[in-house]
Amino acid sequence: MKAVVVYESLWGNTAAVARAVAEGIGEGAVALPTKDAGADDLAGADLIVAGGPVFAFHLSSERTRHDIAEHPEPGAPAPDLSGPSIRDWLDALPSGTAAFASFDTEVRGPFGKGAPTIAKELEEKGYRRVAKPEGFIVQGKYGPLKDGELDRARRWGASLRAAL
Ligand SMILES: Cc1cc2nc3c(=O)[nH]c(=O)nc-3n(C[C@H](O)[C@H](O)[C@H](O)COP(=O)(O)O)c2cc1C
Repeated sequence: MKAVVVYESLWGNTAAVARAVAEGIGEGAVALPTKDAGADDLAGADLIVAGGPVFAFHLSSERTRHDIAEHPEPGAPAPDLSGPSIRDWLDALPSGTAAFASFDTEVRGPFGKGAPTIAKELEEKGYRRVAKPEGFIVQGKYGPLKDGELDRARRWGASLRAAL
């Protein structure tokens, strides 16, 4: 079984969740940032899991990424903007029929503002949903993840394998 967990992550929280989800899925699963998840990397995948952070109540956008880069809060950690947003990655993704699941990271409810958008995009491209969109919680604007979230991400990953 081949599974690819693709993520956008400016400060590492979504990356950590993605790695934990891949661990939970187990053998055959890798976590890749958007810039490393090209068509060749996805070829033959049975399961695609896609995740990104919520900014301003939505998936990140060119505008929020631009604002974060150009108008950082005093003391804000430097963001990693080296790869495309998950939104741009989804736009470039060819149609397919693999199973998928989606997640986001965010500080507060209503949860899952980003993950449902990812799910909608993937469904429109023909992919098959195997789980409800999931949200993982960070404490504070830049993290860290709330205690227990990485364990929950591993369990969620294991449940995705079981759902295939
Ligand atoms: C400019 C900005 C806007 C944010 N807006 C929201 C928001 O609307 N809702 C929310 O729950 N979290 C919000 N957050 C928290 C982010 O979701 C959190 O930083 C994200 O999970 C970090 O993921 P990353 O480390 O993978 O980039 C915001 C953070 C920043 C810096």
